[in-house]
Amino acid sequence: MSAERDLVSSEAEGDERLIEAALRPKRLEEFIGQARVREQLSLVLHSALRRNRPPDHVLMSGAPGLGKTTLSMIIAAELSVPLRITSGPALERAGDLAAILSTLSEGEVLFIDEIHRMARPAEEMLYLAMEDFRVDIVVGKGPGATAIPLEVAPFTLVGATTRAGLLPAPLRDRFGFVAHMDFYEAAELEQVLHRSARLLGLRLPEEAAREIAGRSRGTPRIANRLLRRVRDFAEVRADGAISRDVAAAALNLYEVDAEGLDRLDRAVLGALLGKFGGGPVGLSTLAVAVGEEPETVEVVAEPFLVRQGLLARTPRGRVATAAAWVHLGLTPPPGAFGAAVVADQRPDLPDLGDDPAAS
Ligand SMILES: Nc1ncnc2c1ncn2[C@@H]1O[C@H](COP(=O)(O)OP(=O)(O)OP(=O)(O)O)[C@@H](O)[C@H]1O
Repeated sequence: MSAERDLVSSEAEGDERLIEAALRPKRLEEFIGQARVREQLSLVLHSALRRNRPPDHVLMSGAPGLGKTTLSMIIAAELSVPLRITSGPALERAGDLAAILSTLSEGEVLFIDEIHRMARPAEEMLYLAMEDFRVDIVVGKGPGATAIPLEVAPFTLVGATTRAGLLPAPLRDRFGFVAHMDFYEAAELEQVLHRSARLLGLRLPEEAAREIAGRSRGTPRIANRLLRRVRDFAEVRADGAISRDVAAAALNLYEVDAEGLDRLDRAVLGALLGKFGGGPVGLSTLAVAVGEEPETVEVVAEPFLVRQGLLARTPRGRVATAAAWVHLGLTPPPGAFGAAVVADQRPDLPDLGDDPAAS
C-alpha cells in the first residue's frame, strides 16, 4: 500500500496507532456523534448495571474507523470490567476460541473485531458459549470422539463487522443489540478535530477544522489522521500556524480532494468511467482494473462513493452516476442514463455483477 493510500486507509500503523489510542474517548459521554447508538447503548448498559448482570451481547456494524473498537473499550469501562480483544482471522480453529473463553473472568467483555472472518468451527463453538455460557471440547477423532462440556463464566460478547450481511443468521440472532454505525456529519467531525487538537496541543481555527472535516469521508479516524498531516505541513511550511489555507494546501499535497476523495476513490471512478463507460461492471473486474483487492474496493472505497452519490450498486454491477462524470470533469456517452437503473444502496448487497462474461 502506498504512503498516499495510508493517509485515508482504514488501518493505522506504528506510532500512528499509539497516537490513535491516545485520542480515543474513554467514556460514553466523551464519545462524539452516533447519538442514537449512544443512547441505545447507554440504556443497555445502565439496565445491566441495575440488574447486576452482564448486558446482552452487542454487535456493531459499520465502515472502518467509525469507532467500533473505541466503543467496545467504552463498554468495558462503563461496566468496570476487563476487556479481552481478539479478531475473527485470529480464530482459525475452535481451540483458539476455547482457549480464550475458558480463561474469561466473570462479566468480562470479549471483543471480536472482524467477526465475519471467523472460521466455521470457532463460530459454532461461539453459538453455544453466547447462549448457554458453555462450550463442548471435542476430544479424539471419528466414532470414538467425545464432547466434554466446559463451563464459561458469564461474559458479554462485543462483535464488530464491516460486513453485517456476511454474518450467518444464527450468529446474528444471538446478539441482543445491534448498533448500526453511520458515517459522521461534518459538524461532528469538527468536534472530533477540536478535541484531538486540544489533546495534541495544537491551535486549530474553526475554518481550518471545517476544511479538514469536509475532506474526512465522514470518518473520525481519517479526520484525526488528516489533522496530523496538516500539523506536519504547518510545522515545516507555516511556522506551526494552522489556517484554512494551510489545511487546504496540505491536503491537496496528499491528494485528498475537496470532497474527501483519495487516490483509490478517484482510481475506481476513473476506471469505471474510462474503461467501462460508466458500468455496469462487476466488483472483481473493477478491482483488477485498479490493482486492488475486491474487499478493499468494496469496504474502503465504495461505501463512501455510494454515500456521495457518485456510484450505485445494482444487481447488474457497479454503475457511475451522473455526478461521477461531473466530478471527474468528463462527459458521459450519449444515452448513458437512458435506461432506468435501480440503485440498491444497501452496503451488503451481494455482488451479482461478477458474471464471468463481464470479466
Ligand atoms: N465518536 C468518536 N469521537 C471521537 N473520536 C473518535 C470517535 N470514534 C472514533 N474516534 C477516533 O477514531 C479512531 C478510530 O476509531 P476505532 O479504532 O474505534 O474505529 P473502528 O471502527 O474500530 O475501526 P476498525 O474497524 O478499522 O478497527 C480512534 O482513535 C478514535 O480516536
